[in-house]
Amino acid sequence: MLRTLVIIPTYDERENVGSIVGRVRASVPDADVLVVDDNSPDGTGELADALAATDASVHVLHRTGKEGLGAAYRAGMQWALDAGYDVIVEMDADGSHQPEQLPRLLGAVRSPDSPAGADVVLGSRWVDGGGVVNWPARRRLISRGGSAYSRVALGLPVRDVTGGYRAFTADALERLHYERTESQGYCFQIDMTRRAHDVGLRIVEVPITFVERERGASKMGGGIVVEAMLRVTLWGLAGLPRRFRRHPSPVEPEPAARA
Ligand SMILES: Nc1nc2c(ncn2[C@@H]2O[C@H](COP(=O)(O)OP(=O)(O)O[C@H]3O[C@H](CO)[C@@H](O)[C@H](O)[C@@H]3O)[C@@H](O)[C@H]2O)c(=O)[nH]1
Repeated sequence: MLRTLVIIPTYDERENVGSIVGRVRASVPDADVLVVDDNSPDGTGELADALAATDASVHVLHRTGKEGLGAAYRAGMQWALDAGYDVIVEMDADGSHQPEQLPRLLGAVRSPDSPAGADVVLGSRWVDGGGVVNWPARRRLISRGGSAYSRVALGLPVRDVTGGYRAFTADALERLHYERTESQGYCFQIDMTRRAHDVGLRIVEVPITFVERERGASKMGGGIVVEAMLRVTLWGLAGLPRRFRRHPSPVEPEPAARA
């Protein structure tokens, strides 16, 4: 059986952490959970420790300070690979990613029983059957616009490039070099998607319903969106020569014919 770890980064999620960990454990009882807390001032880390003390499948990684979502995931992924997990899941703490949809996500992952499965499964809001609940127009615009821009600029055949509800095989994480990502929040997700595509991993989108948080506050600010725009533009420009090589013009003669 595959060993699965659900990584949940937290910063000031005191009101949410107990509920999300309980829902994950109920939805996928065989999976372990790793809470990666950045020394939240509201005591989320101590609450997570209390959960871990009563459930051996729950683990906590304490970091010294807030360094952003990307840094928290990089630390969590390293921990997961060191501990020998086969499948690693990314999930928000605030309930916007519904743990009850986890079995569907995990069902699409490559395994010995399902060798044709995916290396990377993206929970997708923007494919048929997916969606968002309680999102203001501004958030829809940022999300849809960010995905559309990234798709075109980076040549990605993916509808939801920026989502944060995902499953990777351990092999996929190693092959895409998650540790070389530098970016944070939203942009970290784009970076992971483009790396997975660039190294030829099999990516599948599974529809999810994203439910906006009811408790606590989002940490996404304008800076995260600007970072994403700038980095995607630079990656897009740097990747242009490779994209043209990958899709040679049909009128250009093959090297053999030219000789
Ligand atoms: N450890 C740690 N956790 C963090 C930090 N910043 C955010 N988190 C945690 O990361 C999760 C997502 O943070 P939010 O601030 O709620 O994210 P969001 O704006 O709703 O963004 C979500 O949707 C985006 C796409 O629309 C995604 O790109 C993003 O990854 C995330 O899933 C939450 O569990 C939050 O506590 C940090 O600096 N450190």
